[in-house]
Amino acid sequence: MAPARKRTKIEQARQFLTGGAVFREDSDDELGYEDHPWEWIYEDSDSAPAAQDATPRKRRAAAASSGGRRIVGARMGSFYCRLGDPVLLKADGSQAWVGIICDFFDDDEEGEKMAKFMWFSSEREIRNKSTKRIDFLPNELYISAAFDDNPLTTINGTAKVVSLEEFHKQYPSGQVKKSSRDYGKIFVCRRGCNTRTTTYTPEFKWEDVYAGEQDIPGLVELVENQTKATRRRGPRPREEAGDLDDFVIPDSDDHDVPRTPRKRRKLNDVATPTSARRDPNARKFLTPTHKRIVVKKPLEFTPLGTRILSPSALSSPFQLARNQLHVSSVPAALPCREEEFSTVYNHLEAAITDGSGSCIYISGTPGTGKTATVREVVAQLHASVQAEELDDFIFVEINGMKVTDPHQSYSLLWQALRGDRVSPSHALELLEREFSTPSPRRVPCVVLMDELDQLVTKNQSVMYNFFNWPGLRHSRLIVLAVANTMDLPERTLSNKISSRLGLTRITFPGYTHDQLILIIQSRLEGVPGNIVHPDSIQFAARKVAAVSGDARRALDICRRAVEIAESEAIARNADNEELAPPTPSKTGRNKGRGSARPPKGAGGPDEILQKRADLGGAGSKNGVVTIATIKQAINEATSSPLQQALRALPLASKVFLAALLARIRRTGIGEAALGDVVDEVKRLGLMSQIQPVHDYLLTAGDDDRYSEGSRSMSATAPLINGLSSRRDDGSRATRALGLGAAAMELAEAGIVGIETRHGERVGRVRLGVADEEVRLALGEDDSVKGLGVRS
Ligand SMILES: Nc1ncnc2c1ncn2[C@@H]1O[C@H](COP(=O)(O)OP(=O)(O)OP(=O)(O)O)[C@@H](O)[C@H]1O
Repeated sequence: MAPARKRTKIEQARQFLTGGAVFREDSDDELGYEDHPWEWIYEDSDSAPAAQDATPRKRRAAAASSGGRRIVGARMGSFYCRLGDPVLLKADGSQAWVGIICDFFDDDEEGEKMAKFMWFSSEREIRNKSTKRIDFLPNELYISAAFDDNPLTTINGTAKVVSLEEFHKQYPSGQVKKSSRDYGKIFVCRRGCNTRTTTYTPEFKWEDVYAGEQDIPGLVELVENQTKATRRRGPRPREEAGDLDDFVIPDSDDHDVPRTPRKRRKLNDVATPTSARRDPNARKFLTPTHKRIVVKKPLEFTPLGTRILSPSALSSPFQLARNQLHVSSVPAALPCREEEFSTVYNHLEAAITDGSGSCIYISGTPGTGKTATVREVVAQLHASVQAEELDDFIFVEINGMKVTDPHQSYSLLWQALRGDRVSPSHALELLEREFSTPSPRRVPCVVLMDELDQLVTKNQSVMYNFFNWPGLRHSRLIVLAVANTMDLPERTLSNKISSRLGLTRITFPGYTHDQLILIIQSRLEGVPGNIVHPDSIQFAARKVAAVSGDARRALDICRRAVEIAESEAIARNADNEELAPPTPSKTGRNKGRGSARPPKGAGGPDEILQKRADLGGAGSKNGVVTIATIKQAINEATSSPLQQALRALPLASKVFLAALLARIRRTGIGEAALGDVVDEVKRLGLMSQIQPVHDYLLTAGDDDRYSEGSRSMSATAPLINGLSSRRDDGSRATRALGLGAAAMELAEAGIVGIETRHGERVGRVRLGVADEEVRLALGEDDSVKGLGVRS
């Protein structure tokens, strides 16, 4: 046994609470400084202090002869602890958690000696500010009925738990001196707490409720009975889920019927704030998170002369239709995704309730509602938390398209868990420790990893970690990984690893034309005036379903068609205004305007009225958006000369554009270094699409074709410098140069601009056309797998 070292002043302990754990700046480790093995103390063995004097050989012999005797304690060197003892457990850094030892056992698989701990929680662990108690004391702990199994090696010393009265008796000033043995180790407990529902028991006297091991069951019962329990909803039968044709968010009196991808949207509330005033509950369930649905009005610039300022125009049927069809608006319902919704919902609800880790891999082609479904599930689960039907959980969304470096995902996750911003490498370290060390943190974390394809790094570490962590004992991490390809885990992590990870997989199929009709119709629900003819919806749905089954595309086409119809209606309206009798003007400045002749075919007053009714929508019988309008919208989108040119590009140029677009989206910066575009091509797995170019290096330098006039001083040299510096092997280098050649051709056509600044070695490239155009042209192009080009 190592002799206890005398403490220096600095080493003496300082205690306060942080992040749920007890902070102990205390190097005077009760367990000593030598790594003695842990040994069991059996029921009928000598008392611990006597056993302490036994030689290790004697102890081992006693253990060996113990047979099936009950383990009542454990010792390590001169330190020992027994069943029912409150102990400190190691947490991050110099922190410690406090728990009562409830059981000892051997983990034969891991070859570790283990104990089961009943956790105390500190005030810091209550995340929800509104449910924090305001009367908490600095060294107060709440006993919880939450347990964890942890190795004995996590034990860090003994803890003393007393009632407030006892604490005051021992420490009338309320202060524990640093020189005291109790410093940093004595805690007050006067309440139990269910940390997941954040409810507390009434106050009790610790010594009345707990005196030792025999009181553990009673203590558990006390906490469970006197706090609000975690509610476990039975899993919904699949058949029932399939039957849910009208998913409706629970009203206040039907909390038990949750699980709905459909919200009752008060359409009028969105359009006219006054209706909300009339019905105070009208907004209550607009979204499960009780937030208002804010349908943002897209930024529009119209010439001053035609700017419509009347409030009624802001809620015109066209405007409403455009808003609701917009892909960025939160849909009121998600028809045709009931089954997927229910699978994800049940899985998540079970994992949150059990406090277990879990990983769901969701794949499907673009626009099949993956993100929308997951978000809706999370919103509904949040609603259940609000309604106190489900335990709290943390939610964080990490989008592969939005992080400049995949490793930033670590920082984002750590920030969600603890609120601290740290560097990716530090975050990784902290996360590893967090997920593999015990903590009474009972709040599970749900992570949506969207656009996972974009998070693939060279050694796949980011993806591997996010798939692996949910399986770690202490993580309580629930990962929802969303990607376009089904086999991403196998392709990037090998079959062996991905099958070990035991991912739950859900595939979202492309929508059929019937489904697209339902989706568009549901988006148009509540829009007055039948401004979109049913035939035109059918036509758009058929056109899209024939190619991709992409709801985003179908919605975009319909929205554009509404825009076309709207501008036609506005033009008609302007004509009608011309026809209207002149408003008498006091100044007489309008004199003579009324003499304008009706344009040819404008018709009489009745017709004018009818046109106005069409525009207002309310009395319109005929759809304004017709099949012809849809055709026009599709044509516009696909047959402009630019679209045709983009679609006819050679493969290498398409690959270059797809990579450039992905890079721009990821960085949020409108230009990229050429070398980075090459890296992006590799990341997207498109390098094999490029033909190697062997003689480019030799010829490019002398070739006039490659200087880009006013936009580039000398594009060729930096291009070669930028690309050849990334040469990994011969074939890659020549492929990269093939990309360089493609870039130059794109620059010649004005599709990209390549620029070098004075003294800079690496060329920079930016799009010379709208990124929407590139997305439209290449979004469904198989040769670039639609990668990185979706809108
Ligand atoms: N069933 C549905 N009902 C209503 N709207 C839907 C439905 N499915 C998809 N949408 C809408 O289509 C658009 C695209 O959906 P979403 O972003 O969820 O697709 P995704 O599968 O995640 O696509 P990507 O892989 O490109 O990210 C969104 O505006 C979404 O609201």
